[in-house]
Amino acid sequence: MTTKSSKRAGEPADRAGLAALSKLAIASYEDLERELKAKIAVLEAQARRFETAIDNISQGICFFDAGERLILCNRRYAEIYRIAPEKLHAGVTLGEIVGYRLAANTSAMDGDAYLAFARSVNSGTGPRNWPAELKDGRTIQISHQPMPDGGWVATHEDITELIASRLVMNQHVSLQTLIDWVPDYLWVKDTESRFVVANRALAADHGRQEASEMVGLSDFDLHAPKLARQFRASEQDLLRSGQPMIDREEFIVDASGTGKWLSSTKVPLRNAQDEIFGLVGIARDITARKQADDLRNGQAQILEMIVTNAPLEGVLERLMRLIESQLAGISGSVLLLDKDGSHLRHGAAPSLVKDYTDAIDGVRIGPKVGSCGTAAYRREPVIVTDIMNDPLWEDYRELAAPYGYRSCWSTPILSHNGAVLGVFAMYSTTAREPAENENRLIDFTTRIAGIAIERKLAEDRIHFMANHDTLTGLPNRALLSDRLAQAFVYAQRYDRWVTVLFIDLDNFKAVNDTLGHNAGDVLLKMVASRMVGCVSATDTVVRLGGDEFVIVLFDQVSDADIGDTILRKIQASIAEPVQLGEHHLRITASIGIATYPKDGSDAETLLANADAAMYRAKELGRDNFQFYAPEFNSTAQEKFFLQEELRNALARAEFTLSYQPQVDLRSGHVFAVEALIRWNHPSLGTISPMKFIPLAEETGLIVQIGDWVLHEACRQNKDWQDAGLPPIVVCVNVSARQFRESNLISRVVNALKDSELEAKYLELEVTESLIMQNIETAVATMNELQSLGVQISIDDFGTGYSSLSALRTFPLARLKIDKSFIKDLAANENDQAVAIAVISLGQKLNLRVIAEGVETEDQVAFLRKNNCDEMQGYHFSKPVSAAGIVQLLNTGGARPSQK
Ligand SMILES: Nc1nc2c(ncn2[C@@H]2O[C@@H]3COP(=O)(O)O[C@H]4[C@@H](O)[C@H](n5cnc6c(=O)[nH]c(N)nc65)O[C@@H]4COP(=O)(O)O[C@H]3[C@H]2O)c(=O)[nH]1
Repeated sequence: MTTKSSKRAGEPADRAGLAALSKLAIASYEDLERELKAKIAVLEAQARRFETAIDNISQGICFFDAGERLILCNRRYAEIYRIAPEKLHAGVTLGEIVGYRLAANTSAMDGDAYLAFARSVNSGTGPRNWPAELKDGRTIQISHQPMPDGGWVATHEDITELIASRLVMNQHVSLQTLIDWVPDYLWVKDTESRFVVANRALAADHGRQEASEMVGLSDFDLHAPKLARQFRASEQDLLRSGQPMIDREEFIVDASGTGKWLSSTKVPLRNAQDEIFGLVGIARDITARKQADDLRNGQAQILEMIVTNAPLEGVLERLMRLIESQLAGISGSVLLLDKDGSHLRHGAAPSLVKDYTDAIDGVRIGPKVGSCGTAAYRREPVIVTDIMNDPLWEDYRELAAPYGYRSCWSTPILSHNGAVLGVFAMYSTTAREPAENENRLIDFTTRIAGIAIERKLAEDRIHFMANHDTLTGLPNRALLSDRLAQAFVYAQRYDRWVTVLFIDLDNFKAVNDTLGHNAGDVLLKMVASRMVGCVSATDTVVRLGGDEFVIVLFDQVSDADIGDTILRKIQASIAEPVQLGEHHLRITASIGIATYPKDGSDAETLLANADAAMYRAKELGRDNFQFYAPEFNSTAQEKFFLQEELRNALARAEFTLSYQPQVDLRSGHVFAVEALIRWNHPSLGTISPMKFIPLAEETGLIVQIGDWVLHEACRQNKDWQDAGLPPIVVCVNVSARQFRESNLISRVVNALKDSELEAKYLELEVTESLIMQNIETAVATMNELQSLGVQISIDDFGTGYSSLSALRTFPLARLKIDKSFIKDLAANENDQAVAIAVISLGQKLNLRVIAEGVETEDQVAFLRKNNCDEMQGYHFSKPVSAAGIVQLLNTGGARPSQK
C-alpha cells in the first residue's frame, strides 16, 4: 500500500525516471513476491508441521474462536467423536459439531444441554477439566482452556481403557490389602512352583518385608532343600493330576528358626480353556492346636504307660520330653524324694547335662538348697528367675553355671494326700519368670508326675506285700523261691553251699490261743527281728506262715560251721524271754537243717527235707535242731500212711480204751479213771495217741474218734456199775476240734442216753488253750455241760496262760497240774513253785487239784505236803484195760464220787 501512493506523485517530472521507477517497482514487486512466497512457503511448512504434529498427538485438540467457530482440530479429535474429518473444517460451528456428535452417538448429552454447558465452561477464565461420559460408553477426559479473545482451546483424551485398567489396578490393590489382612499364609504359584502372589503373613514369616518380594521365589529360596523338594514334588503332582490337596499337615521352620505346623490346602488354577496355569494355596498355622493335640496324646500315652505299669523312669522321661516339645528353650527335670524322706534322687532329666544331674543327685532337702531342695522343703513352688543372683542358689551356683542354666522354677510333686513325692523343675538358659503357658504346663506336669510316682509307690507296695509277710515284713514263700534260685546259681558258680533252716516255734499255738492273736503277733514280730539280727545281710529270713520260718544261709563253705555258730545263736535269740503284757514267757523253736547240694538240688526238695528234719526235731522233744538225714523222709511217708490207716481204724474196730486210775491223796482210794485211747494197728501194733491224735485232729477224724471214745467210756463205766463195782467217774479227753463242734452237747447227751450212765459219772477234760481260743463260746458250752450234770476239768494246767479273772468264770470241777511240772518236781524249784501256785489257786477258787504223771514217792510226798487233793500216775498205776480196773477196784477199793 505504501509503495503504490509514491509512484503516482512522481509521474509528471520524469518519464524515464518513471520507467526506471517502474522497472524498479517491478523489480521490487518481484522481490517482494519472491520474499512473500518464501515466507508463505515457510509458513506453510510450519503449518504442515504443526498440523502433522497436532494430527499425531494422542489427544484430540480443537481451537474455537469467540464465535464458537472451529479454527482448527486434529485428526484424533475427529476419531474420538467419530466425525468425518472433512466435516471439521475451519469455520464449522460448535452447534454443527454437536449435531455430528449426536448423530455419531458420541455426545455426552443432548445438543442444547451441551452448548449451554460449553458456554458456561467457557465463561470462566481458568482452565477446567472434566471427564465426559459419552453415550457410546467411552469416557473422554476434557481439558478446557479459555482464550483471551473469547475463543478456547480444548484437549480431549479417550480414557476409557485407562479407567478400566485403573479399576483393575484398584481391584488388585484392594485384593492385596485384603489378603494381607489374612493371618494365614496365602499364595498363588505358577506351574513352576514359583510365587506369583503371596500375602504379608507368608512374606514376613519368611523374612521378607513386602509381599511383593516373594514374587518369583520358590520354596528352595525359603526352606531347607529336603523340605523344598517335598513341597515341589507334591505341588507338581497336584498340577499334573488336577487333584486339590486339602488340609495336609506340614511342618516347616520359618526364618526365625521356629518350627511350625501348617494345615495346607492347595488348589489348581484353571484358565478359560480349563488348562491349569498355577495353584492357589492357603496354609494355617496349627502349631498351637498341634501342640494341644500332642499334649493330649502325650498325656494319654503317659497315662497308658502308668496304667500298664511301665517303669517310672520311662514315664517321667516321656513326660519331660512332652513338655519340652511344648516349650522352646526349656529343659525339664524330676527329682524323687528318697525313702529316707530327706534327699532328692535323680528321676528324669533327658535334656539336662548328665554331669549336672549327677552332681545334684542325692541333694538334701532344706531351706536354702537351690530351687528343688527348697521347694521340697517348703512344700511350695520356688521360682528362681536368676540362678546367678538368687541367695537360694548360693551353694549350688557353681554347679549350674558351666551349663548356662539361668532360671529354675521348681514345684513340689505332691501325693493325693499332700505328701511330697518329689520335685519338678523347669530350667531355662535365660533369666526370666515362667510365662502363662509354662505355668499351665508346670501344673499339668506335676499332676501327671504325682500320679505316676504314687502309682509306682503303690505298685512297689503291692509287690512288697505280694512278696513279704505283712505282719513281720519278712520275705514270704513267693520270694523264697526266687532267693533260693539266686542262691543256687551263686553256689554253683563259686562252688559254695546253701543251707536252709526250717524253723517252727514250739507251743506257739498255746500262746496265740491263750493270750490272744495280738500277743501272738507281737511274739512273732519279735522272733522275726531277732532272727534277722542273727544272720548276715545276704542271708534271707522268710516267714512261711503261722509260726513257721525259713532262713536261707547263702555262701556256706560247709555245714560244719552252722551247728556251732549261727544255729546256736538263732536258738538262743529265739529263746530269750519275752514280756507280753503281764505275761513273761520264753518260746523255743524246733529247727530242721538241709543243705544244697547234698540234701537237695532244687528248692522244693531242699525245703521238704529241711521240713522233715524240723519234724524230727519236734519228735525229739522240741527246742532242738536236726540236720536232715534221708531216713527222715520215711517219717513223712509214715505220717501219710498213718493218716490213710486212721481213716479205716474206726470201721475196723482197731481202737480200744485204757483206763488210768485217779487216786485221792488223803484216802488213797481210786475215785475216777481217765479213759485213754489205744490204736491197735494190725501190722504196726499199738500206736500211741501222742502220735495219732494230732493226725486225727489234722484230718478232722478226731470228731468221729472222740465220739466213739465218749460212747465207749460211758458204756464201760455203766458196765462197771452194772457189775456191782463202786461207781466212779470216767474222765474223757476232748480235743479242741471236738469242743468246737456245734453238736458236742448232743453227742454227750447221746452217749449218756445210750449208756444210761448218770451224767455225774462223766467228766470231760479240756485243755487250757482250748478254752482260751474263744472264752465266751467255751464258757457257754461248759455251762451247758454243767447243767447236764457233766463235770469239767482243765487238763495240762500251767502250760497255758489263763488269766485268773477268766478262770473264775469257768464252771470247773478240777484243775490238772501238767505232768511236765511233776516230772522234775523234786529238783526244780520253778516246777515246785508252779505246782504250789496251782494247788493254792484251786483252793482259792474252790476247785480240786489233781497232779498227773506222778511216778515217785517223793512227788507224792511233795503233793501231800502241799495239800494237793488227788493224783494220777505210774506211781499208782499205768493205764490199764477195763478188766484191770475191775481187778483194781475189787482189790484196792474205791471211794464213791464226791458228787
Ligand atoms: N511219763 C508218764 N506218763 C504218764 C504217767 N501217768 C500217765 N501218763 C501218761 O500221760 C498221759 C495222760 O494223758 P493226757 O495228759 O491227757 O495226754 C493224752 C491226751 O492228750 C491224748 N489222748 C489220749 N486219749 C485220748 C482221747 O481219747 N481223746 C483225745 N482227744 N486225746 C486223747 O493223748 C495223750 C497221751 O496219752 P497217753 O499216751 O495215754 O499218755 C497218758 C498217760 O499214759 C506217768 O506217771 N508218767
